Amino acid sequence: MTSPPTPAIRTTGLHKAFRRGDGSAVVAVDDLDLTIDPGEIVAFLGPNGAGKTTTVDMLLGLTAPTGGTVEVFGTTPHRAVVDGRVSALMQTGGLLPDFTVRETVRAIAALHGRPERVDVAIERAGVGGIADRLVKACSGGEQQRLKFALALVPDPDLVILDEPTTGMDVGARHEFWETMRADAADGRTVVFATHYLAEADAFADRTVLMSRGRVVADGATADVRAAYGTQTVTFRPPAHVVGTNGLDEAWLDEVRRAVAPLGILELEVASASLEAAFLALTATAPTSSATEAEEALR
Ligand SMILES: Nc1ncnc2c1ncn2[C@@H]1O[C@H](COP(=O)(O)OP(=O)(O)OP(=O)(O)O)[C@@H](O)[C@H]1O
Repeated sequence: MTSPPTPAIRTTGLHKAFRRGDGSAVVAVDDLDLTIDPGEIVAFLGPNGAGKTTTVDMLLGLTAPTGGTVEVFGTTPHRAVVDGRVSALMQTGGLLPDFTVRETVRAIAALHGRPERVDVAIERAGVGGIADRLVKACSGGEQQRLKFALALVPDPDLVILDEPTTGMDVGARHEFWETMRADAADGRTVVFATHYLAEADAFADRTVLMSRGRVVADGATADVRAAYGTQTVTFRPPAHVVGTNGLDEAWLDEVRRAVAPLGILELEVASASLEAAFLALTATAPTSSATEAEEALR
């Protein structure tokens, strides 16, 4: 019998409390139990302050938990980063403006001792066409793709992206995800934090919906959407019942009473939106008490 693969990520009872500037305490991540298997593409979705960035920081060893455990490929986050098994594209972290794109990738590859990865990282991240451009001349979307190239330099098994498309326009966002999709097709595990429901819907197999530090839904993205949203049926009525003041009321009454179709054209049954799930779940999530936060920080 073969043993199950080591999870890419495993957290148990993961907890993080902070003390704010005014001395009060806040629980940013509350009792997070999460297992992510190799090859999964997982979105951390949630409103501002949900705890997404804090979770990502703990997965990368940038922040120490105040409780619980976190393992990346069966070891500590720090070890996994040092071994080049995990890398990240973070919200913060500057690029050197006077380097070209290629020089930037070369410099990071040299730090990793992986000069042979320069060309493949440039190609994978789709920055080959701008390789000789100065970083300061790159658009926000291009700079994000460059950061993605840097994340690919160690050929990690897991890539963590914290709100990677913030500040990109729709076109750049689309292009970025196309690049990501092509890369993930080879089996890399991808975990990303986002505010954009559409990104989770389009790209993630699994969505972990967070609110106020807790997981409020975790499942196949389509299931999260279907379980918590409502279904909507839309139709286009026949032209003779549409007047300048809208639909003919008598006809609408007839529609309400009728079960059988009444000449309705282009009946469309739309899937429940992830947005409906998001709003339903984040509106009712429990709040962590200030006392709990104080206790964690003692
Ligand atoms: N260094 C810190 N000191 C104090 N409080 C913090 C710190 N970092 C995060 N917090 C608080 O922890 C909570 C979770 O923040 P976090 O940044 O993890 O959320 P997020 O889901 O990533 O939000 P956003 O989408 O706005 O980036 C928030 O209430 C935030 O104010």
